[in-house]
Amino acid sequence: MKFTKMHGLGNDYVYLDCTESGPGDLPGLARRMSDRHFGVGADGLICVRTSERADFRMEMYNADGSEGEMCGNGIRCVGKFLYDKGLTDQTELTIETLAGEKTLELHVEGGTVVSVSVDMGEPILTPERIPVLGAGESFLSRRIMVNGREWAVTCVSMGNPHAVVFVPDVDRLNLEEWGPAFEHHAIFPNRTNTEFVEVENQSTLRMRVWERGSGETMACGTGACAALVAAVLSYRARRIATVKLRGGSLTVRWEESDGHVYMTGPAVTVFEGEWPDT
Ligand SMILES: N[C@H](CCC[C@H](N)C(=O)O)C(=O)O
Repeated sequence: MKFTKMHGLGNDYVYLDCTESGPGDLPGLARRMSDRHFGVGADGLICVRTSERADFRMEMYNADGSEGEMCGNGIRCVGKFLYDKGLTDQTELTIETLAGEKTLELHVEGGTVVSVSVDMGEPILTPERIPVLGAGESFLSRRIMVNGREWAVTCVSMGNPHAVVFVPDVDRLNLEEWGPAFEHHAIFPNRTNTEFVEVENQSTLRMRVWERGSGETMACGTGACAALVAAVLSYRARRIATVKLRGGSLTVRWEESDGHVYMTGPAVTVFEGEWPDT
C-alpha cells in the first residue's frame, strides 16, 4: 500500500489516496503507522476520499486511532496532496470533513503547492456543542480545577474541541503533566485538545499544544484558530495575528464581516513510501 508522508509545521501525518479504494480498520492502521519506532512515525493518518457534496473528503485519525472531526494542518496538506498528484487541477477546492465543508485556496509556485489558505468556518462557543460540561451561552475564562490547580479556561470548537489557557511563559510548562490532565478532564465528554498560549503582543501569540489522541505536537491548525478566537474574546489580541508554534508560524484571522476564521500556512511533502499490505 502506497502512502505519502507530509507535514504542516511539523504536525506530520501519513496520507493515503483512498479515492478508488482504501484499507479497513483505519483506527488500527493509524495506531500502527503512527508509531515512531515500529511504524512510519506520525501524529496520525489521513485518508483522502471522494465526496458527494464537496470536491473531496478528508477522514482523519489521531495517533491513538481516535477520529478527529477536523485537522487544520492536515487539510492544507490534503490540498497539496490532491494538486501535486494530479487528482485535481483546481486551486480552489472544497473538502468535506466531519466539521462540515471547508474551502481551500492553494498557492502554487513552480507547479507545486507551497502554502494553503483555509476558510475554517465559524468558531463554536456554546458549551453543549463543544462539548464541555457547563451552563450558559459560552465557556469563557471559567475557573476549573485541574490536578489540584485552578486554571482559567476558554473553550472553543473549530469542529473539534479546544481548551485554551493563557500562561506567562509557555516554555516553563510541563506538558507531559498538564496535557493529559486537561485531555481527560471530566468536563470534556469527548476529551479535548489543549492550547497553552503566551501573548507576545496584540498581533503575536506563542503557543504549545497537547492534542487529543496525539500528545504534544509541533503545531495544531485548529488549535491556533481556537487560540486566536479566545485571545480576541478576552481582548488580548487583534482579529488578525501570527500564531507562533514549535514548528513555525501560522497567520490566523477572525473575519468580522462573516464571522469565519481564516488560516494560512505551509504544506510539505517529505517522502513517498510503501506499507506492507496486511
Ligand atoms: N487531535 C485533533 C485532530 C488534529 C488537529 C490538529 N492536528 C490540527 O492541525 O488541527 C482532535 O482530536 O481533535
